[in-house]
Amino acid sequence: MWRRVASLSSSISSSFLAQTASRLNTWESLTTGIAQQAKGVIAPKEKTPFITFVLGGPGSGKGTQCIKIVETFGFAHLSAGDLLRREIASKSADGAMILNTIKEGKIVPSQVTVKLIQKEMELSDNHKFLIDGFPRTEENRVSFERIIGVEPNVVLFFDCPEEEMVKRVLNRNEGRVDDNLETIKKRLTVFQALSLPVINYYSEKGKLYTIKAIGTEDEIFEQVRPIFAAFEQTVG
Ligand SMILES: Nc1ncnc2c1ncn2[C@@H]1O[C@H](COP(=O)(O)OP(=O)(O)O)[C@@H](O)[C@H]1O
Ligand SMILES: O=c1ccn([C@@H]2O[C@H](COP(=O)(O)OP(=O)(O)O)[C@@H](O)[C@H]2O)c(=O)[nH]1
Ligand SMILES: [Mg+2]
Repeated sequence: MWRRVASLSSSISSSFLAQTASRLNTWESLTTGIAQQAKGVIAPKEKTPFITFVLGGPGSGKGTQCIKIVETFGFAHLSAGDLLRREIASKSADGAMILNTIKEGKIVPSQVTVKLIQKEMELSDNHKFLIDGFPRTEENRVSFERIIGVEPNVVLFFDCPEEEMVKRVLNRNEGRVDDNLETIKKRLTVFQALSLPVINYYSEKGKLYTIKAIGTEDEIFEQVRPIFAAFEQTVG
């Protein structure tokens, strides 16, 4: 498991522990209890996490391309929307609030979404994560950085004309409560107002890879492939 903590022998040298502590910096906030355990009993995960945020409007093809990235490059796929829908299905305490928010095309409070993502990351054996459909607002982004304590290595932006996104969503046929014209219009407004600033932020940071999200799924994946191929050697 990604953050499993194990006991280390007390004979381990202090310089090794110092190195270990330094490597753990990025992990620290992921593990609520980790600070307390830093007194000397932490085994680090072997690999540094590699985080990709997958952004784009509703119907831009994020989920579709994530499946291909998983198949080709072995990432763990965490869809924020799927995690929220799972909460609704499990009838958790937040379920009704999440359902209403999704129906309205609004954004679920960051704390709720980040907690779900955090749990999935902690449970995963993988160190390469595709976080699909998150962050959708600047507040989401700041909240992730604060709670998880890491920044993404790569941000993909599936850039798709609105007309095409609407067509795809209306044909999606997954029985989603938000795949109707009324909600889509709201979601597109939210995307423009709240999500584009996140995309601009990562563009300014030099982390953004923009994909022209029209064409066949395979054609689009041929724009995605070289991005991950370039990182493959370093990421493992
Ligand atoms: N390149 C494409 N051309 C046409 N339809 C597509 C393409 N990529 C995905 N779709 C379809 O469009 C719908 C939305 O795709 P999806 O991957 O769910 O997008 P998102 O996760 O960004 O909302 C799905 O029904 C999917 O099968
Ligand atoms: O971080 C997130 C991700 C999703 N959502 C909600 O879940 C809906 C569906 O998100 P999903 O990513 O599944 O939609 P997609 O863009 O893939 O169509 C969004 O419109 C929001 O209401 C949210 O509030 N926060
Ligand atoms: Mg999706």
